[in-house]
Amino acid sequence: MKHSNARPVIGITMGDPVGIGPEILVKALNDSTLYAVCKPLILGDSHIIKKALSLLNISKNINIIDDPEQGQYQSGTLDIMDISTIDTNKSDLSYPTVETGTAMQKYITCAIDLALADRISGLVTCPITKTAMKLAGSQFHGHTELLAHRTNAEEYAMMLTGNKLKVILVTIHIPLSLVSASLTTQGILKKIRLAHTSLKDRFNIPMPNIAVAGLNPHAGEESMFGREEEDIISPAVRLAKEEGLKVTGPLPPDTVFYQAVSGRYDAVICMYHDQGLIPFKLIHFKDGVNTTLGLSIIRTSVDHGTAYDIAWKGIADPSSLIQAVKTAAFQAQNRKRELIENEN
Ligand SMILES: NC(=O)C1=CN([C@@H]2O[C@H](COP(=O)(O)OP(=O)(O)OC[C@H]3O[C@@H](n4cnc5c(N)ncnc54)[C@H](O)[C@@H]3O)[C@@H](O)[C@H]2O)C=CC1
Ligand SMILES: NCC(=O)COP(=O)(O)O
Repeated sequence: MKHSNARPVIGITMGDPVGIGPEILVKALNDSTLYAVCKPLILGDSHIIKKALSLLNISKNINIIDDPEQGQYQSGTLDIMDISTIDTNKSDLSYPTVETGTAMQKYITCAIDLALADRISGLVTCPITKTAMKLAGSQFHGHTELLAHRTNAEEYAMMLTGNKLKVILVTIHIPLSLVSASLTTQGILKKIRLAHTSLKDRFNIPMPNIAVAGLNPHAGEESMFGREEEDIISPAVRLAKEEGLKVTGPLPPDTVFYQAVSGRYDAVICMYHDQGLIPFKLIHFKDGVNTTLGLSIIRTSVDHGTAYDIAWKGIADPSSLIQAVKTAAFQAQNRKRELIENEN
């Protein structure tokens, strides 16, 4: 690690300039407690950040830098790597364009490259839209797929975390109609292993107690309502148990989340996006954090999207971003400790 001070440098990508990213970023960095746990570095566009400051009537010093080493990292100053220069007089920021889509993608690739080069200790992403990614010509749906590709991750997973509930998704951004055909015993087993290792290493849970949700009503009920549990999910759970992991399932999806929230399980493996995200957001909409598992670098994110309906109105809630930055800082400190322990 090139930066010696105890606080880790956390790169925060500004997200879609047309969405609520710039606003929540400015609001989050107005919270001085973030500076106590990390050195926040904005990867974005100082023109847009200035516009957000003006919208919110917040005053900050702007320190534009080319290298993370040049940051001041003090509350009251925003350290920014200017990756795009969007002309805010010409762009009214009311809809995504090729320019804004390309810019938001560059913030992410730049942050990934800095993390891979060990110039920052982790990255936190503000929201982007999948449609703007497409507009900019990206082959990836969102951050997760782009991160996995650029870091050469063989196995990765999306995990949403809050203090009451943690969910890990087996399938992510695919149509519901393709979920069943996408499930495989080996695929589910890999997510269980990834969940186990990440909960242990990144969240300090020595022996995570993992629940696996079924796919069908009543987890198939003796195959009356579908065979995926019997044919695909149960064998994965059995193999994980044989490896010594603490895992239970497939459990009826309508009760497993209640049980997890009540403290019976540390995390729930979910078969598809909304199976996990509906219960998760009911509880953690405000303070939930999205973490990508299986990467060689640390990445967390807000749990919400670009919220175009409220963008540039000054009313977006920065709580999820604040929590995402704290989580990345916590994980970076854990990782640093591990590296030191391994060296000794
Ligand atoms: N981390 C990321 O980059 C994520 C990106 N997305 C993307 O965002 C785009 C929009 O997705 P939607 O499904 O509309 O979800 P959304 O989260 O953007 O909005 C859903 C509703 O929640 C409200 N909302 C969201 N965040 C808020 C905040 N911080 N404060 C106050 N209200 C908030 C919005 O105003 C809207 O009414 C999609 O392209 C989606 O793929 C969605 C989730 C995460
Ligand atoms: N619902 C979460 C989500 O869509 C986040 O996607 P990503 O951009 O973090 O891959």
